[in-house]
Amino acid sequence: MKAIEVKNLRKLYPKKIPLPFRKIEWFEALKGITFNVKKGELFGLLGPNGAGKTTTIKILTTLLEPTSGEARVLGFDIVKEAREIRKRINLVAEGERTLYWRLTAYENLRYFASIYYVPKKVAEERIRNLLHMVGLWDRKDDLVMNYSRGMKQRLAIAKALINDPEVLFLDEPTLGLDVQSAIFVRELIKKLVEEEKKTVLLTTHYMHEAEELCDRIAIIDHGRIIALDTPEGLKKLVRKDTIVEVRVKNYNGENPFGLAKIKEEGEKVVLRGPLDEEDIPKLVEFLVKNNAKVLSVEVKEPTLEDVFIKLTGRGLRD
Ligand SMILES: Nc1ncnc2c1ncn2[C@@H]1O[C@H](COP(=O)(O)OP(=O)(O)OP(=O)(O)O)[C@@H](O)[C@H]1O
Repeated sequence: MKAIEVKNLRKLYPKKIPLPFRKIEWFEALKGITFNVKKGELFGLLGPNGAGKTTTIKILTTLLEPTSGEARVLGFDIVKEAREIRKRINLVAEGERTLYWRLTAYENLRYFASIYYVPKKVAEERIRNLLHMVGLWDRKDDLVMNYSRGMKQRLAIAKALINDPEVLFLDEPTLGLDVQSAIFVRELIKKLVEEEKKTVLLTTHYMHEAEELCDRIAIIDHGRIIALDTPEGLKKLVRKDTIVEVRVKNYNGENPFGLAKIKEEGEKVVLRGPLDEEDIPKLVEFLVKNNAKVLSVEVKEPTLEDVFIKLTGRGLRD
């Protein structure tokens, strides 16, 4: 049995049209996605803002019903057997907001343990282990309101493990964290899969995070899965390409070579993507003709972002 099975999942959201028109239009956030996650796998959904990652997680965690299609988590149907699923999974989404800031870390975990009917003795030991695992044992009696953002996120992960879930869903687990905290959280996620044998489905728009953590990655864009493979398998799609990164000033937004704008630093723009070697001088000539100032041209190692650029013509942060 697979941990997660998703077949042709679609989700339409109503779009409000302002009065006086009084009609509803529909926005198709998921356009029929299909994928499976094996038990013990660390599976990533990688895509830009608005791609449909959170919608997918909400459906799989039974918070939202799909418009059509099917999905099973641990063999249970997400619509008909939602209660069975809820006992066996947990979710970290916008982690820190789901904690009680006026309680201590310990009190938070005790409270959430009681919600899941974890027997008192089991809960005590589990809370101790979890607080050690997320590195907060020494701060367990501090109010959460005095925690840093990274500490709150670590506690949110501990909270999500309080019912000892078989499958853990993590929606953008390192979003907004400082570098040190993000490293800690990523190490923690690896440990959950390698040592605690959890199945993890995470979403991220950080390609390096997906690459570092995930056994397999589904790249999602505009509600569709456009590629699904191991990080190495995905990178094979661009292995034979020359990846060029160009820093340019006064860019007018045009290049006929399909490079994506991946960064903007004031007046300076970084363009990146696969390009034939003989097209490099042609690109520079085109940019200069269009009054841009080319600051540097470099050939780079291919990354997952290049796969995304190759498939969509856009960068992940567009
Ligand atoms: N409740 C809603 N009503 C209407 N449209 C919605 C609703 N929730 C999401 N959407 C739209 O559906 C699309 C997918 O949103 P979703 O939150 O799943 O994307 P995402 O990949 O998680 O992106 P982000 O990282 O920005 O959250 C977006 O265009 C979003 O505006």
